[in-house]
Amino acid sequence: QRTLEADPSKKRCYDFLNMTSRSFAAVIQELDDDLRDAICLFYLVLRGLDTIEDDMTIDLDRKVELLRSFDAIIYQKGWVFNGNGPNEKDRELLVHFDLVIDEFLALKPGFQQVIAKITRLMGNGMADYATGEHRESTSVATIKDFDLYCHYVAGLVGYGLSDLFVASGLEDPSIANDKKLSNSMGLFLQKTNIIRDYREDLDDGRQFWPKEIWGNYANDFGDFIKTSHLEKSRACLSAMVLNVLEHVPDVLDYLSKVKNQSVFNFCAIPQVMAISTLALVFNNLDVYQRNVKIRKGEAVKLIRASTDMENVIAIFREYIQIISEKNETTDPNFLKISMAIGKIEQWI
Ligand SMILES: COc1cccc([C@H]2O[C@H](CC(=O)N[C@@H](CC(=O)O)C(=O)O)C(=O)N(CC(C)(C)C)c3ccc(Cl)cc32)c1OC
Repeated sequence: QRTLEADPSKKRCYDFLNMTSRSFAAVIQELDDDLRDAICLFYLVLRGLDTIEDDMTIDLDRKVELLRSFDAIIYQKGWVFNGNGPNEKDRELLVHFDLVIDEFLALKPGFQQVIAKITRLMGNGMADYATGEHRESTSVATIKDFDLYCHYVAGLVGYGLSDLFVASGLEDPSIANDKKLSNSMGLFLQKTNIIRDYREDLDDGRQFWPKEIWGNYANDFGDFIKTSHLEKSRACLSAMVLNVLEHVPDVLDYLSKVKNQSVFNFCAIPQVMAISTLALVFNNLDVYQRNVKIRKGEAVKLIRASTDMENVIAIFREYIQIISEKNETTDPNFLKISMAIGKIEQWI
């Protein structure tokens, strides 16, 4: 295990990790030895791929070529990319991507193969979406499209992490057996963020809410910001939260299988943040006006408490109770939400 001082390019990789996501980067750096570097590099490769997908200044053909070949690019020593990505930090990562590649190539082959496989699947999935393949419009139409898009950008990360946990020997192979559980770990996080980011995405001209859901409450996706639409906006938000709640039993099943303490913390913290965010956005029309986020104090409390399954179940029970109390009988989805809560309560 080369120390960071002895290996400047590895140290640079951790600098990039801390630059791109402070709070989560700290959790990655708590992981046990072998796994820490592999997940740091996996995170940076995914960040590189995401930066290319988000860069609206790359013409579509070039973008598709980059996305579909990224699994080969990560083996090309010296490769860098001078894009005009959405923000400075992500652009910086691609300008120095040769350092990420050098460290990727220093990983055990078993880790490299997992990262390359997920990169290939995700890059092709993103390219399919960018070119509008297998769907008529550029936005997300059906609930099936919504689940497929979230599978490509988030579910596959769950697949890859489960395989890395097994390759490190820190977790039992069974954690990677049930791909539906690994997929739900990603979909729960991604779908919660998509609800939270409604206004930010709308202002950026992006929409990820499936029309099969929001189309029942408005003719145009932007209608929900109008005060003339309050009841429809509230009902649509409930329908979206209902869709996300369906993943909670799988998330709890997955977490209950994790044995290594550092892996458990790494997996549990984002999920408890997400259930807290879901309770905050439910029946909260501020979502249509601004990005609502849980308070720093609450996040710190959640991070400290997410160290074992008993505590995580208690946290989920607390937020499911809040959602239940906020559930209104006048809401067209009142009964379906009550049933989804009932199913979760059987678990916790
Ligand atoms: C078994 O699966 C997981 C286990 C643990 C963590 C994550 C998941 O958690 C972060 C947590 C994170 O990155 N949180 C941000 C806050 C935020 O995005 O709101 C942060 O703390 O900065 C996250 O959000 N995503 C991004 C995707 C959801 C697209 C996968 C993510 C990106 C790369 C990696 Cl290697 C991991 C994750 C898992 O992925 C499913």
